[in-house]
Amino acid sequence: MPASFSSKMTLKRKADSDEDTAPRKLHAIAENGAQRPTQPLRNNRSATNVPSTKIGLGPAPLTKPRAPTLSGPPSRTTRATSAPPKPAPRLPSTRTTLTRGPASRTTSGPLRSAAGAAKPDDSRFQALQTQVQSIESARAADAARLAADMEAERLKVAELQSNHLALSRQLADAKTQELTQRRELVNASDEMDALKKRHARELMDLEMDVKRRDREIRELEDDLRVVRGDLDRERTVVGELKSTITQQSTTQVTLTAQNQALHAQINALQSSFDYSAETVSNLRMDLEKARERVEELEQEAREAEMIRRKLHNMVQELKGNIRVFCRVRPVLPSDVSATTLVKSGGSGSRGPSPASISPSPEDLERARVEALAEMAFPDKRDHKEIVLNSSSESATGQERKETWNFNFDRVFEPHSTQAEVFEEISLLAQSCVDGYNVCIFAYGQTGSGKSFTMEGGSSDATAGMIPRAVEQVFRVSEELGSKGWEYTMEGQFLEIYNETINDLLGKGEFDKKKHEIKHDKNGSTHVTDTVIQPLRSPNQVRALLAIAQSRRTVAATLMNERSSRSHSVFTLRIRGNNKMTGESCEGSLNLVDLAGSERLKESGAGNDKDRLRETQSINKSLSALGDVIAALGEKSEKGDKHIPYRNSKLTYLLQNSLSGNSKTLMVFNLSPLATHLNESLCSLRFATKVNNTTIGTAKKQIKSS
Ligand SMILES: Nc1ncnc2c1ncn2[C@@H]1O[C@H](COP(=O)(O)OP(=O)(O)OP(=O)(O)O)[C@@H](O)[C@H]1O
Repeated sequence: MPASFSSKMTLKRKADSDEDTAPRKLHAIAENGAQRPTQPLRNNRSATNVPSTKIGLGPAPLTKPRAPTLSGPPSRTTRATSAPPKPAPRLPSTRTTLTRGPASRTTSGPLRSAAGAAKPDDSRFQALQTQVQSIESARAADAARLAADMEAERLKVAELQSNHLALSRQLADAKTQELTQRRELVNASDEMDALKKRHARELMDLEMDVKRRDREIRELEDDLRVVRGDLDRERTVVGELKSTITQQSTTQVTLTAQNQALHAQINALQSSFDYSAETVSNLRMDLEKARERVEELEQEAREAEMIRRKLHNMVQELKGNIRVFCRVRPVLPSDVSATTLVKSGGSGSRGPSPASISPSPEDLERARVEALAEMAFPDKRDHKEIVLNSSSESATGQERKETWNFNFDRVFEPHSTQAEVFEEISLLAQSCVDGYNVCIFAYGQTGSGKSFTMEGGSSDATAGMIPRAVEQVFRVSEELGSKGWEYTMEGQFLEIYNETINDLLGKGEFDKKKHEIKHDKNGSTHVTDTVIQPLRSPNQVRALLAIAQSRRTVAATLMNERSSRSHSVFTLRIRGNNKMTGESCEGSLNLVDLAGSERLKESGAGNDKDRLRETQSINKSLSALGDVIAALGEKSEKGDKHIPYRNSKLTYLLQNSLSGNSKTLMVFNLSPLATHLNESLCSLRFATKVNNTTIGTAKKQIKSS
């Protein structure tokens, strides 16, 4: 219980006890006092508020006045104390009466009887008189004493009255105090009630608080359990980490030692590196010098090679020979998987069909080697020779080995690139800018690589002779612009299929117009109703090639799934004028992709009439080309000779480019496969014939104004 509350409770109890005790004390006062209070004290509530202590502090309690010690009856004495004393002078009158004699004795019957009797009565009277006198003196004494007592009593009464007044005042004070204290008590009681309520509220709050605390404690205990678990785990981890740290410390010590050793090594290496760096820088300088020297030498070599080629060209021109190149294409994946795998006895021979097997790389490589024809390229310096070997069984069962050697102006092995081939052709091709008629043929059986050589692939690296030659012509013509030459170029792309001319730049899928070939007296050729496209950039030529390619007549044969059964002739005509010199020139570059040269039985035409006609037509035109070349050679040797240009559309179209004053190159494309060996031999024999033909000396077509 709060201290204030207990003190208030004590106060109340004290007030109660005062209330009980105060009237008792007041009664005691009333009993002891001379006068009773006019009103009973018990009814006066203010009297109850008089604190006992205050009562104790008031005037001393009154004592009951002692009765005077009279010889008379006590009741008179007692009455005398309560009534105010009668005036003393009455007593002497009584005494006067006694002293006058017997007359006065009438007042008392006995005395009159005694006086009448004799002297004895006198004596008795005397005695009585004395007695009376003594009594009177005694009475006087008593009266005096009584008066004194009365005075004393009066004083006492006065004292009592003053006491009473004091007590009344005290009582009033006490009542006031009681009232004040009662008010205080009521206030205290209210306060206590408020305190009790507050206490109850606080108690409730405390209980709720305690409950909440209990809940929190439970939660904290749960948390504590979890935390303890975590702590245990952390301790385990810490233990593990400590052991790891110990290990790491050991490792660190080892590493520090190693580090120091490495530092020492680094220092050693650094000095060695510095030395090496110096050496390297010296070597670099030497290398740079060597490079510069190599570049100089290479430049010299290039210039020498250029001079050699120019001289070679001059010799060729003087000799008038038609030039012949031979190019062997590489083995294609389709060559191995489709045809030779079964034949080679690889895993395909054990399986159900070549299409359903997936041969191992070893099988493929073995099949590839076995599929190859025996070809050799012994001339590693000038690359002019190709050797074919063949082993077969004779009728007697003996192994028969045959070898064929061929020499041409240049032989390109299977790995040769388009750039390498064009390097040999570029001078010839660009000579059209100087006013020459140039004719480059690609000859070979189907699938030997003619189209690849002439047109090539879509990338720069695989671009064929036509785009490269055109770029070269544009480049050279631009270079000659500084010398006053201005050129105009135009292109034509024709196809000869079954001895009819098809304009590859014309409209429609297949050209149905009848085209005629006309030769002017000035040496130029014109084909009627064909598109002649002015050319302004090499890119335009590429676009033309793409159009032509899409329009080419392509028919399937057994020899090649995408076989061209027609000759295609791309012609670039170039006319130049030199404003500075007044010269003009006109040349042409014909790039001819011939149809497949295979023989009839190899073509797979069989009973297919269309294919048969195609093949016969191709063979006719190819033999006509051979005849023309042979006749040109004979003309060159013997003089006048008829040249059968009109025997085929191809030779008639190229009449001006095949005549003695033109430059002709035939690229013989060969298949590397053993199965195509006979066709390759046919091509090589024809190539040799062409190579041995002298068709006159090329002449520029330059006019002076
Ligand atoms: N030098 C080469 N390098 C890589 N692939 C080549 C080479 N020569 C030819 N080929 C490829 O061989 C295949 C046949 O070549 P291409 O079509 O040029 O033969 P083709 O003689 O023109 O046949 P066709 O007479 O049917 O036109 C093509 O897939 C071609 O890409």
